[in-house]
Amino acid sequence: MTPAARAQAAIEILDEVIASARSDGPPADAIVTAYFKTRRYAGSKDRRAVRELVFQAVRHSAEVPATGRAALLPIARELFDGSPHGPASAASEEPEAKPGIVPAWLLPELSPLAEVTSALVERAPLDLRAKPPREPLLPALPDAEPTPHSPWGLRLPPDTRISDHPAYLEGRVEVQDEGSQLIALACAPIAGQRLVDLCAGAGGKSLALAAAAPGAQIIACDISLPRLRQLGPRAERAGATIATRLLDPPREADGLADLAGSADVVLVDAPCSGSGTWRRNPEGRWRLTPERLERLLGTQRRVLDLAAPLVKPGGRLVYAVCSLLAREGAGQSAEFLSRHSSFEAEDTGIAAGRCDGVGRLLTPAHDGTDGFFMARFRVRP
Ligand SMILES: C[S@@+](CC[C@H](N)C(=O)[O-])C[C@H]1O[C@@H](n2cnc3c(N)ncnc32)[C@H](O)[C@@H]1O
Repeated sequence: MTPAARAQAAIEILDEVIASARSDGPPADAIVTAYFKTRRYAGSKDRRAVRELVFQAVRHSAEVPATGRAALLPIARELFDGSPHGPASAASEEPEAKPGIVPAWLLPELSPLAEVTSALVERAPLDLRAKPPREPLLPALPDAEPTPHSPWGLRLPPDTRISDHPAYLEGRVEVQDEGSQLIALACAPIAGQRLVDLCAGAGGKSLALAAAAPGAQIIACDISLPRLRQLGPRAERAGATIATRLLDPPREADGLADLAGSADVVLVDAPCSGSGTWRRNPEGRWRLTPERLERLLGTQRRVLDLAAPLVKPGGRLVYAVCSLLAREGAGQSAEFLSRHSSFEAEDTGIAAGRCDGVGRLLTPAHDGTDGFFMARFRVRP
């Protein structure tokens, strides 16, 4: 494919990505893959180049662009030269997507600590969580550096392929952002404890808890069977034992009744806007709406209220969201404390990040991690 033909392909894909963001359809990655399934003439270099153009255009624009053409123009105007198989020439006054980092409606929602810089949407490195100790792995991963905050972390350049590396296949490393590792560390797990990972998803944090405290009893819960199902093979690869529990909304409390007052730690890694992970998913900015944010705030409230009765006297509840929005982090935590007077906030035990209300906020610009809010609550003695 010529450079102009690649630009035309990127425009067609971006048109689909825009429509999909508006209708809550498949993500950009899936659209790129599907596009090339029916275009066998495109070689691997073409596919990589087109994908790069698509994601560069998505990163460029905070708001949903009007068209794929408008999205691509500001980053590849030179390819709009009218050559065969390429986009039609662009007039100098043709409207193009405006550069932006945060959608305008979300700016007032950001925590005061969330810096609006390009760090929010730049390509993120590949962070790994190593089975401790991490140092013996360094010779096998020559591009890796130890991460500064997590004792388990190794950092590789963006887009490093790890899934066929022996260290990955042998279960010695898992892909996990350093911020996520710090959330598991904030749980301070100890062998012999009962740990409930209430929103376990595919079990990224459950696996970190199991690695940190091999003798702990870990119960990974979620309402999504497809996500929870991924945990089995991952746990096997890591040599970890983790019980899973599928909850059935709106009767999650029934499925948790036998755990009441028994958990040393309950981790609530709640569904959220994902505004802390825009570096990995820049298209997330096009998909969040005020209505969706309100729904997420309601779900966070609900899972926190499900978690509170599970904690035993003297036990802890750790609340986390991969978000930079004040209402999802510090605001949600303050509301939790006002509803549950038996809990008090305590230090998270994590040095990274900065104090934000009763918790801590990690940001890409300040900490080099995805954006995370975390808070730790203890049942009053
Ligand atoms: C941020 S994700 C969890 C990510 C996961 N902890 C990890 O480290 O990979 C939030 C999860 O909460 C789950 N969830 C949503 N509502 C829930 C509920 N009422 N009870 C339990 N889990 C819920 C979602 O299915 C989703 O998997």
